[in-house]
Amino acid sequence: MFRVLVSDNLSPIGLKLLEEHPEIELDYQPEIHQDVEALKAALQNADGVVIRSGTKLTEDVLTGQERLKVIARAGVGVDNIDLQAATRQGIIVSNTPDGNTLSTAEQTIAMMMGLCRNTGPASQSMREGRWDRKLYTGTQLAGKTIGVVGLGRIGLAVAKRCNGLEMNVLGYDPFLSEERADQQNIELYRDIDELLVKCDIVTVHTPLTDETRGIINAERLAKMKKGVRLINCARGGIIDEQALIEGLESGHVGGAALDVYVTEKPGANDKLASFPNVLCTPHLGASTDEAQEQVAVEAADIVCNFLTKNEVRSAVNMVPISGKELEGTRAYLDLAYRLGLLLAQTSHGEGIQGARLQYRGDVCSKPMNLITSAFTSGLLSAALNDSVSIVNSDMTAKDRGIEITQTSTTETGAFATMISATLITDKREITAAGTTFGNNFLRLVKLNEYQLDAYLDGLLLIYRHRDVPGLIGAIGTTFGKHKVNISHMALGREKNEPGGDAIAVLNLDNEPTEAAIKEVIDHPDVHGVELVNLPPANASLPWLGL
Ligand SMILES: NC(=O)c1ccc[n+]([C@@H]2O[C@H](COP(=O)([O-])OP(=O)(O)OC[C@H]3O[C@@H](n4cnc5c(N)ncnc54)[C@H](O)[C@@H]3O)[C@@H](O)[C@H]2O)c1
Ligand SMILES: O=C(O)CC[C@@H](O)C(=O)O
Repeated sequence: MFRVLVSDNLSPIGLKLLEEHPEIELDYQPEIHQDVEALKAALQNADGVVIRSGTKLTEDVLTGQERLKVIARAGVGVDNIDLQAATRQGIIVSNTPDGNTLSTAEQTIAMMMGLCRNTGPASQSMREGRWDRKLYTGTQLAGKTIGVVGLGRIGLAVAKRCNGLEMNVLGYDPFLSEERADQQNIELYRDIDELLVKCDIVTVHTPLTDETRGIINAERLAKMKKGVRLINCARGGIIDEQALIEGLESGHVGGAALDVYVTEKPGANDKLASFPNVLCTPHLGASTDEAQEQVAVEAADIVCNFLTKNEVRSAVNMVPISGKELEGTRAYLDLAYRLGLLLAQTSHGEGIQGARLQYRGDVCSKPMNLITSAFTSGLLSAALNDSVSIVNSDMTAKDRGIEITQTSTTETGAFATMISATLITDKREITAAGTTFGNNFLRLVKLNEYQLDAYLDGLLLIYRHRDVPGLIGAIGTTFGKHKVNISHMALGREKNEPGGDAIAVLNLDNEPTEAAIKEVIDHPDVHGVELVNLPPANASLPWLGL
């Protein structure tokens, strides 16, 4: 059974999916995020966690979470998760990017309309028994110019609705093409300052990043039209809150509609909320039944499918891979992982500087970056065991100054498909290449200069020897004497002629004793003896962290 913690409120439909899954045990504690120590303790017993924006998965919370394998964010923003810390721990982080797009776009439009027609204060005035029509005269939207900063899912949905309201829609997003903007009837600007000076209303829809934090700051506010109205239904801090307060106080800013804040807790935003021309909601963009149901179902599915089927969906810290794609890539991931393990074990603690991978033939149609991560995971797991996985192997290698590069060619050589990996240590380079036969059979076809055809599973004894008569028999006799069964043997010669240097790879059914190995080492025609331990054939992938 896999245990899944849900540490925020989640729609019942998502909880039901988790509850009814035969392989999942649900731990629903929607308030636990308020107590960091309790959250850390609950995570110690969880294989997966589903969160919304209330749970803060900081480095402190994530460090040392050995059991946790997947975080599903029921929503878009992952700024409440320390992604580096999660990746370092080998934890997959996925979000549900589409589920709340329309609800948040609608909230933006509702906020804009409410702000321009003073809906909040007018309603309050009637609650207080007043009838003041003059005080609450508003502004018509048709014909006004709105600037949309960030034209992703929500920004584009807002722009579309603003076009429907007969507004002039300007947009700024360095990652959107002119063509796409034209199709959406958005006048695209490549310079945010040029856009801002033209707007009656500005709405932001970017993630909060180092670049977007304070993108609307005091300097930019000062250049905007007097009376400009600002909307933030994205993330607190994209509009500098202090600058906004000063703009409201001076009267330069005509009003603001805010759903998100730098600090989201009771009382933290009293100052902003106190302005009569500021409309505030407590992070309600995604709070509709429809959006919450959709993100809850998606998040529950993500966790269940990852834990029970190894399917990676909507991952923000790993190449996503569906169950179907995974099936087609499984053999390559496995092969690359085993090559990494083999090279690590044959490098005998020499300083590893990096590795070069070359993909040839059919493998080039697969997600090669992921296959490289699998190789790196094998390479490092020889030293780091369970702490490294396909999720964190690239970052772990980088942290250690190990450079892994990859090249590819669709041209086939002797094999329809081949992965060749060269390990660079501070003393030498070691190359191992492998191929797949069918979907399941993995073969080592090259070790340094030797061509061979060896099985890549279980216990391997590798040695070099002089290619002389009687040697194979002698080694066989030695192992027979020590009760070690040889299940398969592959030989490779440097030059395809007798008398030269050769290599042997023996698959052993049981671990040889030190005495047996010593006898092999002591044979006068044998040198370079290594014992390599690989997973059994057709093992499932959890050892890859998938
Ligand atoms: N209020 C809520 O409840 C709520 C709900 C959902 C999403 N959100 C937030 O809304 C925001 C947008 O979500 P989305 O789903 O549209 O995300 P998205 O990833 O689809 O879109 C973000 C867009 O911002 C653009 N961008 C990034 N950096 C930029 C920069 N420096 N300048 C201009 N544009 C930049 C990107 O190119 C992208 O097009 C996110 O911050 C998300 O967390 C809030
Ligand atoms: O959890 C929520 O309701 C907020 C979600 C929203 O901020 C998001 O980024 O998806």
